[in-house]
Amino acid sequence: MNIDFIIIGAGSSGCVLANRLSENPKNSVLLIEAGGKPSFLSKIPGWYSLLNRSKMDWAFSTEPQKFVNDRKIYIPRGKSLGGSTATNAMAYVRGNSKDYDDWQAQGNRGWNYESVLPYFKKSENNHSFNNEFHGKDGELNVSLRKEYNKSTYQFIEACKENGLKFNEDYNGEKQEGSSFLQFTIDKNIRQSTYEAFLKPISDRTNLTIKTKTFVKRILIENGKAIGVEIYTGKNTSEKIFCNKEVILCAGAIQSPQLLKVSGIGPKEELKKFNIDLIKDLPAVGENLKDHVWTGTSDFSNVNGLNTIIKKTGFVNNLFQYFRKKESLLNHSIIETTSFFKSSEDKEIPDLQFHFSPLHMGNDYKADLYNPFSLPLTNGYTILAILLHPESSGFVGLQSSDSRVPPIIQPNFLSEENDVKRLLIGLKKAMAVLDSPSFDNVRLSKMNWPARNSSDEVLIEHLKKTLETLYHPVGTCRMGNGENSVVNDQLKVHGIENLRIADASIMPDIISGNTNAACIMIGEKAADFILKTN
Ligand SMILES: Cc1cc2nc3c(=O)[nH]c(=O)nc-3n(C[C@H](O)[C@H](O)[C@H](O)COP(=O)(O)OP(=O)(O)OC[C@H]3O[C@@H](n4cnc5c(N)ncnc54)[C@H](O)[C@@H]3O)c2cc1C
Repeated sequence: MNIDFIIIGAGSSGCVLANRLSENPKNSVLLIEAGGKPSFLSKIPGWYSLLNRSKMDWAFSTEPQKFVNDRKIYIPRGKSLGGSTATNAMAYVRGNSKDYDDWQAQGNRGWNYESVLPYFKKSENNHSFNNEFHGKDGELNVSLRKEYNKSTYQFIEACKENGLKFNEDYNGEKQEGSSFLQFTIDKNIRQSTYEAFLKPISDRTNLTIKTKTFVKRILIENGKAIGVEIYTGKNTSEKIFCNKEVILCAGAIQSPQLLKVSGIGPKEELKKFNIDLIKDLPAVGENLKDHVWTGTSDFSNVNGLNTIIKKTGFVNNLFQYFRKKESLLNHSIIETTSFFKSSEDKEIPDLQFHFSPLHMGNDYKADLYNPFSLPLTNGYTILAILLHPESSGFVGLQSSDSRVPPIIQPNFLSEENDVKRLLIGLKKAMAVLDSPSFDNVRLSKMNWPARNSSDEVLIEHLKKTLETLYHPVGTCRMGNGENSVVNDQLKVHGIENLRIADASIMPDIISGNTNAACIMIGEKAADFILKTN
């Protein structure tokens, strides 16, 4: 095979890159993905919860979290063409314009909001908004729902009662306020990056897609990436070479792992695993940031997602889905979002809500990742999400074999300020649930936790319920200093022909869900590569 570019990982960024680089028939592109084709069921938006711990999920876990009652927190990551976009909750959120202005202010030229906006627009086909902030000609379909659960409208009203004004478009001029979510869903079908960017072009003769292929390491000779080694069996492997560049898109957990097993990373750690050092880059795997959430719920007198879990409800909704009729399976499990500040002195929102017509009961026994363990009574939940955690952690090696999951240590809530701000978010969520607007859909208060609880009790609730919002970023940080891994053209410091394009390059976590930003990163990376090759 004569290959110009090798892309490792077919997730948010990898699929975009495969599409853009193979647009020119003169470029020969190889896309390598450890997972297979996404299951047909992943196309059904409401199948979301059943994809966790399936064969489309790496199903990682953190180390025991010292500040979260020593719990190991589950870290789902997509494993198929489409990567995490084939298993995610489909919310289309770009973050705050200041996030990107801050990236540029840290020395990353060409990454301020004005510079990244055209790349967000390039990939987008927004069915609901047509203005200077949105694209119409891109491959990625984005839309609002036509109708919502009754309790969702009450949530929007209750937020208004608590100072969170309605904002039609949080991806537009301003982010703050409460909004109906925009989704990567089109005609009731999930728009993974496989569906949007890869499937339509998979017959290009200059694009080879290798699925179920695990990259063992990146091959580097005389400071230049020359190809990759892939596993062909338990103890066998094969080398594949390329003429131009290797682009690492394995996500914030596995990109740093692959760099390290390839000899690029902190000298001492590599020595411990007898990995030959190619480049001492202490920042590889550091700066792990993630959004975390806690929740609070009430019982409801309107049908919601808990009802669908009943066998008859599920079968009925599945039947309706295939008849292209209204079905709870047509939609994501979350419906709305709010962005707000924990205190007035904050420049931009540092807290977010998601609202869902689903509840987990009040005994801490339900397993969120097993829908069949959820109660069969109706209710709704507000998730309070911390957008800018001060806590930060790392991804480390357990082995020099890239098939062994890495150590994931996010140090959740290790910074006191994170607990304080999440507590503010939880209290605000409780105030919203208590608002008169909910009176006509609230069956009874769930007291999960009791509304008049002390801070001590609320913090204990927060620790018992804490989960990630599945947005790990930052482990191959973009920048210029010792604390960075790639430069602002996404080239790995000190290594030629090797770039990284995925969530790992974010210098800091953005103020919102991360898929749209990863797609934008894929678009920008493709532009850099096409301009220089
Ligand atoms: C359950 C869940 C819900 C989420 N909900 C939302 C949401 O609603 N909205 C939103 O904006 N974001 C959401 N996210 C986050 C968002 O999907 C991710 O931030 C984004 O998809 C990450 O893109 P990426 O390109 O960095 O990595 P990924 O999309 O994870 O892609 C990495 C790919 O690399 C492959 N790979 C890894 N190692 C190797 C190897 N050694 N060899 C070959 N291939 C390899 C993986 O299999 C994977 O396909 C969610 C994520 C999850 C997991």
